[in-house]
Amino acid sequence: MSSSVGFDIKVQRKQVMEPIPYVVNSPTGFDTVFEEFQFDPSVHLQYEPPSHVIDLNFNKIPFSEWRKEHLENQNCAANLAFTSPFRILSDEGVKVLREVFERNKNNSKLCQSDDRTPLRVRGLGHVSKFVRDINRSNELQAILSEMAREGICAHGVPMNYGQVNVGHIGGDRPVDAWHIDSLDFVMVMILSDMSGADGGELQVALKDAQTAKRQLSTNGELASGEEMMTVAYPGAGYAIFMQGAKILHRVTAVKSAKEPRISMVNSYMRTNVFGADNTKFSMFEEIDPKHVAAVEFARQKSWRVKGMMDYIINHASYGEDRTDVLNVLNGAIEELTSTRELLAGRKNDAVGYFDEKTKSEAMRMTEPKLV
Ligand SMILES: O=C(O)CCC(=O)C(=O)O
Ligand SMILES: [Fe+2]
Repeated sequence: MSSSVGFDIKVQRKQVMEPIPYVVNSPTGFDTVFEEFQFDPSVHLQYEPPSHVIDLNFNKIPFSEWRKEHLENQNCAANLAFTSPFRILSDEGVKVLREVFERNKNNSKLCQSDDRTPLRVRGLGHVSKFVRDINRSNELQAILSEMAREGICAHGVPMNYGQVNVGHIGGDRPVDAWHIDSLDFVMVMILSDMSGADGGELQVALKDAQTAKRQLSTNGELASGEEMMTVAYPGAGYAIFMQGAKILHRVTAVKSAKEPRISMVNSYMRTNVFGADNTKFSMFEEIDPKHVAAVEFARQKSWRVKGMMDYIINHASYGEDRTDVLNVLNGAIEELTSTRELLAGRKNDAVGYFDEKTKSEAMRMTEPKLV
């Protein structure tokens, strides 16, 4: 059973929301820095559609067919697992995002290192307006919604905007261990030159996450081909888009490369508040400043519940049958109650990751060490 908060999925309710606004003030210590450049989709994006997608049944489908099916039937299953790599950033877009990373990589407030990931940079969306704008870009959201076959928008937790993962050369630890994400959708963009590199590859399990985890626990690895596939990025500026909460994935160690592997991960959620929200709190609370994580998670959930209340205000019809209204109220209460229990520290929703040293699932990331 999925642990996502949601309602009886038999009823296809829809309340599509405008993306949640960015916070009025960035959190203390994450002040926005001056940048002489500004995000411009016509300059910094260069979209070339993916050749195919893999759906949640692990069928490979040409993107043109995937798109056509949705155009012809808006209610077709929105069951994206992941896309093949597609070009998304222009050379200029890559250059500016690299520049943003270079300027902020020594900000110790942003750098995190733990047993799962040797080095990641979080909070760039607060300090960089450029990163914020590309995450919140309408053009990009429209492109990704077409891939998802449902409306998606920038995630409600701005700490997730533009997370950078750094894979140093020569390490024997994965850049990121086998895991599922703690939120629904991610677009992973490559910002470094990986041509001729050995390692630093994104690997994706071709089984549902539970089965893949069991296989990992039993065998310590997944067999290439049948159980797992490697996604090869043609170069910097390419990305893949995936439903990371549903698909087990990892990034292998960079054995050799021209430069360290640098990827940027943008996170997204559904615009329909009756769609599933797999955002978890406990991991973000563990890795991000506690006061920031709590407020951002509460905002995300409040935005969803606000949409549910809007649904009642706008769509409830007079009549004997109160079931629809009661179901919506119950769903909203469930989501708020769960949020309260998580924030009060009475509940933990960490999904963990697979520790390759111990060959078992690890629930805690260990306290982040500043690097
Ligand atoms: O850096 C990548 O290629 C993907 C990393 C990832 O899976 C994550 O940050 O959740
Ligand atoms: Fe991930």
